[in-house]
Amino acid sequence: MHLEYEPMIRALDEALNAHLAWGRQVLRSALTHTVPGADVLDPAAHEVCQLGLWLRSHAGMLQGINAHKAKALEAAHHRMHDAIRAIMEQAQTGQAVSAAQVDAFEQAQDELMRLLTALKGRLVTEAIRHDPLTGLPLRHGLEHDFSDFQKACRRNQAFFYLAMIDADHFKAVNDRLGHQVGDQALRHLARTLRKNMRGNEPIYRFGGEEFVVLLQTHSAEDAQHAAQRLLEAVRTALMPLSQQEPLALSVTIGLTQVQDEDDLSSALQRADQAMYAGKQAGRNRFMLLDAPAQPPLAQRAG
Ligand SMILES: Nc1nc2c(ncn2[C@@H]2O[C@H](COP(=O)(O)OP(=O)(O)OP(=O)(O)O)[C@@H](O)[C@H]2O)c(=O)[nH]1
Repeated sequence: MHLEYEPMIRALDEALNAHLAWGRQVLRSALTHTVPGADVLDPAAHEVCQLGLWLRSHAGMLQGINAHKAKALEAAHHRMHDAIRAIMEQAQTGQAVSAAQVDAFEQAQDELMRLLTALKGRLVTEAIRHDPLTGLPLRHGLEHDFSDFQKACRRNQAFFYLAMIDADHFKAVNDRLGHQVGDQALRHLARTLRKNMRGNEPIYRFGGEEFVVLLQTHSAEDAQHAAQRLLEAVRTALMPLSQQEPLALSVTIGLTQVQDEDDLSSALQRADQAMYAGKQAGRNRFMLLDAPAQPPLAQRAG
């Protein structure tokens, strides 16, 4: 899922500010005994206010982050609107607002702010961990996930492969078509790779035109088939260009089986070596490099 964190966080800030401004407007009409806007008294106010719209349009993402907290956030927001409406309706009749009514409002407001602050912190953390160009997690995520993936493969008695994927002749793409088209090509490449991997196989933007994927397979052949599939997917997914022939990209993949005694750095080093050998051998192919105890370099043409 490609999430545009920056605009999302900006929209959340705007919604929050609108919410606070709305609170001030309500307080003002209560103190000055003026009629608040129709939106305050609307029983569906929590659905039509800016924050309500933000929550609705990001419901899927919020569920994905933490379904329990997403529900609590929606409930606190709803409660806050109900509490405000109760206060305003009471004030309109000229009767004193009860302390319990004010408490209900304050509690809902506090809960809402607490949940929103935590959510914003979470989104900012996610934003830092993701590449704004492709939406993929950055290498920081790889450091974080590697040992979990290693443990999961051990538990499932599966093979763990790490693949380093590097775009071929990418400098020429930038030089010929400009950096902006180069950016589009990287996005296109990331999408193509993502689309051709299983949901539980993470992919990271490792560096400029380099990606890393983690594969959990049943056999060495499966890993090689996966690498072959990625090569073909990239080769055949032409990127349309306005007024020019579509752009054909290719990648070189360095593949290595991650052993129990490997850490991220040793696995990366081998995958990088295999990738470099693939570049030397003509690019647009994958190379497999086993750990030292095994045969040194088995070569497969792409
Ligand atoms: N447009 C764009 N280009 C990038 C980005 N990151 C890295 N690059 C470019 O990727 C190119 C990488 O060039 P090289 O390392 O020489 O490799 P290459 O031209 O792909 O050649 P080989 O890897 O040997 O096939 C450089 O021109 C970088 O400027 C990016 O975010 N956007």
